[in-house]
Amino acid sequence: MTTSACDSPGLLTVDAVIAQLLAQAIAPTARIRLPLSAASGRVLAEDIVAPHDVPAWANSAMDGYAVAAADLQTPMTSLAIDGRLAAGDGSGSALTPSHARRIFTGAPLPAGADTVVAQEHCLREGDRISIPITTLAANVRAQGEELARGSLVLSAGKRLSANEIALLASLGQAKVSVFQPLRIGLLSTGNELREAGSALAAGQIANANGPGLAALFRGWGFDVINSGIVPDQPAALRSAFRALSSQCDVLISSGGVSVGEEDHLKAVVSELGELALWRVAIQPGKPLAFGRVGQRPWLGLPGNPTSALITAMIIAKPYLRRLQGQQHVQEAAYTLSAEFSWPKAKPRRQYLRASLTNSGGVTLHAQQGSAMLSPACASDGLAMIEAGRSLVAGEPVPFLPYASLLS
Ligand SMILES: Nc1nc2c(c(=O)[nH]1)N[C@H]1C(S)=C(S)[C@@H](COP(=O)(O)OP(=O)(O)OC[C@H]3O[C@@H](n4cnc5c(N)ncnc54)[C@H](O)[C@@H]3O)O[C@H]1N2
Ligand code: MOO
Repeated sequence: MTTSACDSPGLLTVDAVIAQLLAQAIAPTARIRLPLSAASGRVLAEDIVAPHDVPAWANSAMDGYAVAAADLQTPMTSLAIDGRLAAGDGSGSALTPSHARRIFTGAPLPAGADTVVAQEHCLREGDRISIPITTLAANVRAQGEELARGSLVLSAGKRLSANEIALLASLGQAKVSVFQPLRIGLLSTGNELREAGSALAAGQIANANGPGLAALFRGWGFDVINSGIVPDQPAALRSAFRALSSQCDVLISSGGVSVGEEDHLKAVVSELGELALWRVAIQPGKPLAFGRVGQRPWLGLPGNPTSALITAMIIAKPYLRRLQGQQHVQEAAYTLSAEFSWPKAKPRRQYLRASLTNSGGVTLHAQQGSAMLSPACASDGLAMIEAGRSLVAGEPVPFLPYASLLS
């Protein structure tokens, strides 16, 4: 990548804005205890310590024969079988010296055995079994090999997915303490907006940001109180903001934050609380604003639908995660090879709709307009190009997949 002069006077960088938001995010305190069946997507509010070794006792990883490896000094040693152990059985008596015990996957290893030989490598003849030379401890899951009793398994602040739910269940934990879900109060501002399904008069359009942002926030595990559409009128905005701020933890609006006379939000927020920052060196999404209404934090996303969604994914998400008590807040980008060039450096950091190629690279969607929603649906994620940078094909480019941005 080559760097050229980057001037974006008055604009804060994306990283500075995220850092500023994270610095003043207040971690949650309200917790609830939920059964595992209701805990997916919630954020853990307690550290989880292994209540016992995992596995709790040595057991077989294969269907076969439990033996003492020292008995297998010559190829195809013949041993008498002294019994049978299936999963769910207790470990039973100790293995008779110089014998083998029939054993199944998950069954406890009997005392005296240290190795399991898979049945397909053995030759059964009545009550005897011929067993090849084998490696000591093969096919045995040793007690505590995964986790030692008392070790830290999951830390508070981890968002629970199927992986963590399965692990908690395996440790015998039926309920878990999680943070109360963050309540986001959502407003779509604009005189031109009507809800999808309504008849549209000349100049009116359907509200895309309300349903889109609500789906995004719910997908991240938050509760959404959707107040719908508010016209671009100071009195209507004031009363909608006041009403919603008493019901939610954070207010998020779309539209009305740019520079036109119809963009009243910044003035209304300044009057009801404080406008703390405005305008970010990001494309799309420059007019993003942040402040508070009373004591409630407020994020003002731009009205252009793709600007609203992308600023929510890039700037709002780490902040909301932190408000929810999540430990890991920043999205990791993959560095891939650009299969496009970006000859002209831009003054704002670019988040471009892009797709993965079969050769492991990234191409750009032909349409990048911030009012366009279809390019996002026909791409795999966002390629990021720094402000002031140009790029030639073959150079590395950071790529953020929708698979992680949306979850
Ligand atoms: N003179 C300037 N004009 C604009 C600038 C600028 O710097 N100087 N910035 C542009 C950029 S960048 C963006 S992004 C937009 C954002 O403006 P606002 O946040 O004030 O948004 P609106 O003006 O209310 O709407 C912009 C656009 O998006 C449509 N919209 C709004 N809400 C919705 C919704 N809920 N669903 C679907 N579409 C929505 C709206 O109809 C407008 O077309 O400002 C540029 N202008
Ligand atoms: O930032 Mo605007 O989002 O460039 O359209």
